[in-house]
Order: sequence, then C-alpha cells, then structure tokens
Amino acid sequence: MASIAKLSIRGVRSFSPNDDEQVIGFCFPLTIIVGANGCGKTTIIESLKYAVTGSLPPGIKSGQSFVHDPRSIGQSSVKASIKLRFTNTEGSSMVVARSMEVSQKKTSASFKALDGTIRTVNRETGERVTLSHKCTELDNSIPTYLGVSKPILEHVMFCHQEDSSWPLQEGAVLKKRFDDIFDSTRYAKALEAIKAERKNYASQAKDLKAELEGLNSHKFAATGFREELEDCMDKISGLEDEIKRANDDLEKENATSLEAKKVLEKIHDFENELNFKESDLMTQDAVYDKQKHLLGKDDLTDTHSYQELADMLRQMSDERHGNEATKSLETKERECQDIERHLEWLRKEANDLNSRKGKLEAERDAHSSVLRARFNIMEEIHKRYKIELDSITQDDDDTFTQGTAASRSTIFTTATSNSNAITQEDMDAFHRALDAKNSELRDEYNNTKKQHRMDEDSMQREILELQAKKAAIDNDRKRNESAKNEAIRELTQISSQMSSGLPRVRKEHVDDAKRQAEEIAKIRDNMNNNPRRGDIAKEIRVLEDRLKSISATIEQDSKIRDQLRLRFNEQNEIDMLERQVSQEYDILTDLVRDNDFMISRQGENPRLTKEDPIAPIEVLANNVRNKMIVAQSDFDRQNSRVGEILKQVAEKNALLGSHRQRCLSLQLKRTNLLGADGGVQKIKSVIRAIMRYEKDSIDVDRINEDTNPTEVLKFIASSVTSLQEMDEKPEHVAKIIKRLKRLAKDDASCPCCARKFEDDNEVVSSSVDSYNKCRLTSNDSA
Ligand SMILES: Nc1ncnc2c1ncn2[C@@H]1O[C@H](COP(=O)(O)OP(=O)(O)OP(=O)(O)O)[C@@H](O)[C@H]1O
Repeated sequence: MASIAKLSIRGVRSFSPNDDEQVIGFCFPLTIIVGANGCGKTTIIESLKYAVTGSLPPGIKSGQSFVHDPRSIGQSSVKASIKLRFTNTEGSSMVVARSMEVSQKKTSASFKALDGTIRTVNRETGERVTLSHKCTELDNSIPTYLGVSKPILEHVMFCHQEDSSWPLQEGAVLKKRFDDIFDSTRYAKALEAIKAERKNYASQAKDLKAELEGLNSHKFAATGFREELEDCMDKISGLEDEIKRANDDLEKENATSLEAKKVLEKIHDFENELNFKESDLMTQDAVYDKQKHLLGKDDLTDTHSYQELADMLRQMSDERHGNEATKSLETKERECQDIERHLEWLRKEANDLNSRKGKLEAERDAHSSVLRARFNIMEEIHKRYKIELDSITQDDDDTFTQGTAASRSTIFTTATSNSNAITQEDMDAFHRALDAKNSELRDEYNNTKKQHRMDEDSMQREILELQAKKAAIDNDRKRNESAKNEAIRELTQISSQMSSGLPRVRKEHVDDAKRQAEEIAKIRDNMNNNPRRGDIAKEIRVLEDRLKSISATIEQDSKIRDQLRLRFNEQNEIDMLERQVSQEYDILTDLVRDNDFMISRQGENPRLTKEDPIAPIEVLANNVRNKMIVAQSDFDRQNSRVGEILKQVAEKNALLGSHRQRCLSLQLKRTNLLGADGGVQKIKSVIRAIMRYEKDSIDVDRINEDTNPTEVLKFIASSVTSLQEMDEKPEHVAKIIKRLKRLAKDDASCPCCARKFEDDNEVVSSSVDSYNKCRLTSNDSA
C-alpha cells in the first residue's frame, strides 16, 4: 500500500520563501494537524494536493495567490517549492519535487509552474535516479505510483474545505464529479465506441445477410448444377456403356462377319462341289439313259424293288469286286449326312444373324432417343435466353433461312417431328449463337458492375464529406457547450464565494471573476451572433434531405445490386456451364484416347478442339453410322444370299436325292444287266449263237461287263459281215440281226452325245467310230 512520509514546503502562501523549508512528517496510522486559524493547515493540504495531482486550490485559476505574495516581502518574484516523500504501491521510496514562480508586475502578477522531478532509488543498483518531467507528466504519473486515481485524490482525499460540499451541489456538478471519480467518461467513451461498433457491426451484419442470401442462392444454384452434373455424368456413363456395348457388338459382328465369310466360302466350295457332282450326275444320267435305252426290255428297275436290286448288286459286287461299291455307297451316305449337318449349322447362323439385327435396331432406337434429349436441351436454352441464330443451313425444302425469326423457330419446329433433322451446321449455328449470347451477357454484366462501382464510389465520397461536416458541427456544438458550462460553473463559484463573504475573497478575485464573466458574456454573444447558428438548422435540414436522397439512392442501388447479383448468378451459371463443357471435353478426349484403337478401325482419328469438340465426334459418328448402314446392307445382302444359297442347297439336296435314287436304280439295272437273265448274258448267248456259225472260235468268256463296248461292237460287226459273206443265215441269227436292226431303227443314238443314227448301217458299222468321235467332241467341249 502506498503512503506519504514527509512534506517540505517553501514559499507557498504563508510559508515564506526566505525561511528554511518547513518539513511536515506524517505518522502511521494517523496524523492530526492542529493549529490556530490562518496558521497554514489548509496550505499543507493544498500543498499535498498540488504535489500529488498538480491541481491548484479552487478559485485560484492561474495560481498567483497560491504562491507567497511577492509584494508582502517587497520582491518582484517569488519561487515556491513543494517536496513530498512517499512510498509507492511497490514499496519503493520516491520523492516528487515541484516548483512555481510568481512574478509581480505593476498591476498584475504572473504565475508559472516549473518542471518537476521524481527521485527514486534503483532497486538493482541501489543508485539514486532523478528524472525530470513536465508538469502534465507528473500529474499523470504520481497518482499511478500512489495507486489512487486523480479525481479521488482531488475530490475526496485532498478535498478543499471550501469545495467539500460538492455532494450537495446541483446535479450537473455532482454528475461531473462522480464521472470523474469513477472514471465513467472513459466508460462513456467506451460505450459510444461500442455503440458505433455495434452500428458498424449491424451494417456489416446486414451486408453479410444480403451476401448470405446471395450465397444461399449460389448454393441452391450449385445444388441444381451438381444434380445436373450428376445427371450428365449418369448420361455419360450410360453413353459409355452404350459405346462399350456397341463396340462389343461390333467386335461380335466382325467375328460373325468373318465366320459368315468362312461359311460363305464353304458354301461356295460346296456349290462348286455340288456343280461338279451335278455335272457328274448329268453324265451318269446320260450314261444311265443310254444304258437304259440299250437295255430296253432288260431294264429291271420297273419290275424289281429297290431292296431286290440292292441285294442283286451286293451279290454281284461280292462276286466281282467285293465290297468296293458298298463302301462307295456308304461314303456317299456319310457325305450326305455331313451336308445335312452343315445345312443345319447354316440355318442356326442365319437365326443368330437375325437376332443380332434386332439388337442393332434397338440400339439405333436408343441413339434416336439420346438425340431427342439433346434437342430438348437446345430448345430449352433457346427459349430461356432468347438466342438469336445468325447462321442457319438451308436444306432442300428451304426450311432454314438467314437469320429470320421464322428460320429460328423452324429449326425447332422441324426438329420436333424428327430430332435427327438437326444437321452439323445447325449445331454450329446454335453454338455460335450461344457464345454470342454469353459474351453479350458478360459485357452487360461488366458494364453494370463498373457503373455501380463508380456510383458507389461517388456516394461514398459524398457520405464521407457529409460525415466530416457533421463531425465538425458536433465538435463546435460540444466546444460551445463545454465553454458555456465552464463559464456557468465559474460564475456559480464566484457567486458562492461572494455570498459566503469570506475575508480571503479579495478585490482582485472579484475583478478576475468580472473579467471572466465579461469574456464569457462575449463568447456567448459571439455564439448568439454567429451567423452559422441559424445556418446550422438549415444545414441539418439540408443534410437530412440529403440523407433521404442518399437513402433512396442506396435503395435504388440495392435494387441494382440485386439485379447485378442475378446477373452474377447467371454469369456463374454460364461459367459453370463452360467449366462443365470443359470437363466434358476432357472426358471426351479421354474417351477418344481410351478408344483410340477402336476409333482407328473406323478410319481417321478425330482431332478434338476446345472450340467445337462435337463436330469431329459427329463426323466420326456419321462415319460409323454410314459404316453401320453399309454393314447392315451387306448383312442384309449376305442374309438374302445365304437364303438363296440355302434355297439352292435345298434344291440341290432334292436333286441329289433324286439323283441318288436314279443312281440306285441304275445300279440295280446294271446288276440286272449283269445278272443271269440280264442283257449281258443275252448278248453273250447271241454271240455264242453267232459263233456256232463261225469257223474261228472266239473266247466268249472274254466278254463281260468290263469289256470295252467298242470291242464288243467290232466283234458283232465283223461277225455279221462274215455271216453275210458266208451267206449262211440260220433263222435265229436272222432274227437277232433283225432285232438289232429294229433296235437301231427305233431308237438308235450315240451313247455319249445321244445323237440319232442316220441309217441301220451306221448303227452297226459306224457305232465304234461315232462313239470315238462323240467322245472326243465331248472331251473338247468340257
Ligand atoms: N499569497 C499569500 N501570501 C502570503 N500570505 C498569505 C497568502 N495567502 C494567504 N496567506 C496567509 O496564509 C494564511 C492562511 O493560511 P490557512 O488558510 O492555511 O490557515 P488555516 O490554519 O487553514 O486557517 P483556518 O483555520 O482559518 O482555516 C493566512 O494567514 C493568510 O494571511
């Protein structure tokens, strides 16, 4: 706790400057100062107060009467000094020394407070430290060292007896004292600052609220965009899946095409084989017909069943050649079964191709729906932003024309019925129009923003000027009020002093008070006469009007700001769409890069550009679409071709079956011919009968089914000739010859080319030559 220890006074009031310093020691816990009236008790208290706070006693405004009067000791000036030793709150001993000087002039005296010092001891070094301070610094620092505020020291602890009745004074004085004691001014200022801060924060909160609303709308828009993005991502993933599926289908189609090619090649081979076999069959048919013709009545096909003929053939084969014919037959049957299996496989392939065709048609429908969705988006954008289409392609029906309203609507009305009607040029025009609209909106937004900024700056400047003016007026008003209050207070004090009639109120004091009153009256008159006084109300009114207009301007600006915010939102929307387009471009680029191999199979790789990434993809899609159409037509053609081939195969199959039947019947006939009662045996018997009339013996057994017919015919011809020469014509020989001639007459033709013989002689004599000739001819033509 701080405490005062010793007070030294010289030259203050009744303490003469010519004497030694008067030292008053203070005791603990109480010091009582007693003495006669006028001995100087009050002076001690006043000195303490001055030493600690630097405040002069009340009623001594300039301090002349506080110092010992120089006139009383006949000096022109008097120096007074007050020293106080005290212990500060930290327990350190300190000495504060203050000095004053009063110079007496002819009529008046001047007071001057000199700089004071504070002496203390450095705790660490133990040295004495003396610091010189100005009066105001001392006034502020000593109360701090003592730990008591200056108002409490002035108004409570060292309160002058004349001023001790201040708690009973009027409200304003009382308030001021309490404010001083409790330092409420600081709190009032703090309150004002808090109010100003609160106002500031309220305006900031308002701005932030508006900003929050904007952010909320942004958030809402962002949520919408995010949902749209998710939809787009879903669509893209769906498209990717479709592309993947289409690629897979394409691969399968390629594999199927390869397989179909192989099948076609096989069918072609089979056709060739079939043709070859057909020709072979025809040859065999011809041979068969000839042989049947030659056999005549010996033809057993009509009289014997297939089984009987087969048995006969088997018997004869076993007899002659073992199982070779049977094996050949089995081989043929196996081949026939293979062909049937192959036909079944071809039917299955045709079914697969048909089902694949259905799938491809379904994919085509899905692609059409995607195109329709794209068109709907375009139409929505067109309606929402009123986009002007400046360049439209012109088709055959003159549907789109250059930049007319009719053409703008036609692109959508035409496309409504068929979304595929939008060409690449239409898309380009739409993109260009979209870009133009975007740049137009952006320019408009920037211009409005710039204008708003300029307006805001000018208004801000005006507001600052007005605030400065208002602050100046407030300062003037406060200054005037404080001056007025001060004057009233002093007047009150003077009047109280005068009314108390104390003996120490002197004439000078009254004169001073009068002068001060006159000065205050002058100030008051000046204030009343101040032309600004009347103008202030006008200025306030003008300011209020100005404030109203500013409020209206601010309201208008807030509307503009809302519009700008709306534009800003739209701009953000456009930016987001641009970013979305950029992202989709990246995704498209990645997609193209990932599917590079597949795309390269479709022709040239598309070169994507940021400006128009759709065009190359559209070109690629058109190429793929065209290829698909070509592949589809190829597929249809191949399908019809397969149908035709299948039909031909069926026909050939039927023909083969009939040929097989004929072959079997031929084989049966052959067996019959070679049988015991067959034609060959009959011919042999005929030959034997002839031979009975020949002188030379002939080995008849030499003639069998493998004997060259030429030799047989030669033999018959020579035998007939020799018989004619011999002129020996037995009856049965004559019959045979007659029969041969009749045969020749009825139906004699070449066994190779089925040409009719000209006469009977040619039947016998020229048969060999004709046979050879016809054979050579047929070989040449083959
Ligand atoms: N400027 C001055 N020069 C010389 N003496 C002065 C001056 N002003 C006042 N005095 C003298 O100082 C004395 C006043 O002292 P102070 O008022 O301190 O006495 P006091 O003991 O408090 O008296 P009281 O008991 O009546 O209050 C008076 O005798 C007065 O004549």
